[in-house]
Amino acid sequence: MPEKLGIIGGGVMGEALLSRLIAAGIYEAGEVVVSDPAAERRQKLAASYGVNTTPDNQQALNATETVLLAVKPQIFAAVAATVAEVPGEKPLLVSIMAGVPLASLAAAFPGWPLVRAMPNTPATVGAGMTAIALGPQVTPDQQALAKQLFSSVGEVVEVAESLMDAVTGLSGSGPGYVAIMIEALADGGVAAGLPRAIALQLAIQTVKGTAELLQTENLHPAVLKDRVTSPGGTTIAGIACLESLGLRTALIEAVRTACQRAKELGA
Ligand SMILES: NC(=O)C1=CN([C@@H]2O[C@H](COP(=O)(O)OP(=O)(O)OC[C@H]3O[C@@H](n4cnc5c(N)ncnc54)[C@H](OP(=O)(O)O)[C@@H]3O)[C@@H](O)[C@H]2O)C=CC1
Ligand SMILES: O=C(O)[C@@H]1CCC=N1
Repeated sequence: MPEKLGIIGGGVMGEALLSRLIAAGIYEAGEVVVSDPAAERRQKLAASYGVNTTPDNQQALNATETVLLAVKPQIFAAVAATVAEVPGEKPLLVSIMAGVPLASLAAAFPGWPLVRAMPNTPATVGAGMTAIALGPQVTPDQQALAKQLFSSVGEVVEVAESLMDAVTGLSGSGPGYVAIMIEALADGGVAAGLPRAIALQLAIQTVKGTAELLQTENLHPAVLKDRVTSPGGTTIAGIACLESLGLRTALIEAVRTACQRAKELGA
């Protein structure tokens, strides 16, 4: 009896989504099959979540409701080359691969209802940000299902497919940028004399608290910045330093460059 959810690629994101979908009760462990070539990885996923595992991607593609494609874009062509015809009604295929357009998915999975999604790693703790773009065959029920799947790992927004590479450059890759910012803030604290553990705690909670404040009070970032900067005080001195070193430009260029890289991966 085929499972309801098939996951192709049980890596970082496959596991993040799997763990939250089961914790949220959207799928029971016995309703899920994960395909991955690494036996050690399969054993780990089976032991941690009680899901079925297989080295055969076709078993995941035979899932009745949803197939999550969570392999690297660089191996998509190799995976697609092995796909056999699935008889009868096709499940919803949700790809989280960076860059790979719906048109390429449709060429590999003709006639399948397709969703292109871009989650991010905070999904692991239910604080993710996912954008989805729907293919033409997706029914309203499948659109609701796609939103439900990603709601279980955080916030969901629907966008035009033309924006998905920009999403990837911002929220998909963004946790990497923020992690570096936090590490650098902690380094600054250490340079100013703080013990490492305290510096890291201060940096993490400052970033988390600032994001929560902006979100909770629906504040524009510039308003919050103005609130923190006392005339002739410490914050404006620090900001002047950031501006002279080009932090804003660096972040803008990081998002644009990552967006461009997503386009290259999907070409
Ligand atoms: N990491 C992130 O922050 C995000 C990633 N993504 C996207 O998610 C996808 C997965 O990324 P991520 O989880 O980080 O990558 P991982 O490498 O952690 O996961 C991919 C998994 O697929 C397995 N795999 C390799 N070849 C095959 C195959 N032929 N059939 C089935 N499975 C295979 C890999 O096994 P092995 O390691 O043995 O090769 C690995 O376990 C990518 O397309 C990426 O663009 C999207 C949003 C955020
Ligand atoms: O770095 C990458 O290519 C993937 C996609 C978004 C986040 N990680």
